[in-house]
Amino acid sequence: MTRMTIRADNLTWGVGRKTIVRDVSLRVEKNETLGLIGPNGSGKSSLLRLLAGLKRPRSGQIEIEGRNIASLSRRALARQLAFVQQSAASDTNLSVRDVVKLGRTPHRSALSGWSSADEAAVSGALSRVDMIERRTQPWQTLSGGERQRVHIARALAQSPTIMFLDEPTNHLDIHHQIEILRMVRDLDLTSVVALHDLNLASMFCDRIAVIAGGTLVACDLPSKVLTEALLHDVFRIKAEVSPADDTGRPHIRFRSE
Ligand SMILES: Nc1ncnc2c1ncn2[C@@H]1O[C@H](COP(=O)(O)OP(=O)(O)OP(=O)(O)O)[C@@H](O)[C@H]1O
Repeated sequence: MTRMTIRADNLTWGVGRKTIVRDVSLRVEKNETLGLIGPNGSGKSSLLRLLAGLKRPRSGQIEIEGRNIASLSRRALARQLAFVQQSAASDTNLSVRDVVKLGRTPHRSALSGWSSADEAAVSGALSRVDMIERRTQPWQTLSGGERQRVHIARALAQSPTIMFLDEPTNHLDIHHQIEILRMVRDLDLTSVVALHDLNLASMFCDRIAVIAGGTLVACDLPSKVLTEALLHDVFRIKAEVSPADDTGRPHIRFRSE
């Protein structure tokens, strides 16, 4: 039996009279990497925030490993879930290492000192994003891509079982885009990752969920989802899709006319 880590049923959320996420149900399996794609403003960030318990749905419910998240405390949630926000701005005097240390907060009590497990989590996370040599550098002096990698390290230091990432490849050069997505795929945890780059989604996600106008319009293997018809209907583009030589996953070639 495959284990469902995330089970969302009939999620609806909105602001005022506007419905932003409409009746979305989805399942994410243990250790799966689920991509979330859709046009600007389609509701990807809103859905991620609902799934991570950062917003409450108007209706519908979310279970994480069989427990309704509405019944869990923030701290209990933070021990299981990490969220990498879209270009989160942190204006601090902290060093890189101090920012990543914040990821350990949910695991520490007021009485416990800094343990070797905390230290190992922080060093391991910094190494994974290739920032260990920058650990003493002040946060404000980092480039956009370096900040993004440190945010990811902070999430990793949290030792979550589920990670939500909102466009984690923003600001990254192509080498680091690929490195980060390869890492997310290979980590022993469940992840849901909003992406704009459809070819990267195809390369690195086990399945892809497509959201348009707040509604889930597809959720399946990349080869099932990334069709010329769907790209036309959802993204309003003309593209040719063919299996990549090396992996057989869909490769999208955009047309300029
Ligand atoms: N608190 C809010 N109040 C009013 N409108 C909101 C609020 N939060 C989100 N929206 C609107 O809901 C829609 C979906 O936003 P969301 O950020 O979830 O989209 P997205 O798919 O992540 O977009 P993008 O690809 O541009 O990042 C947008 O039109 C946005 O303006």
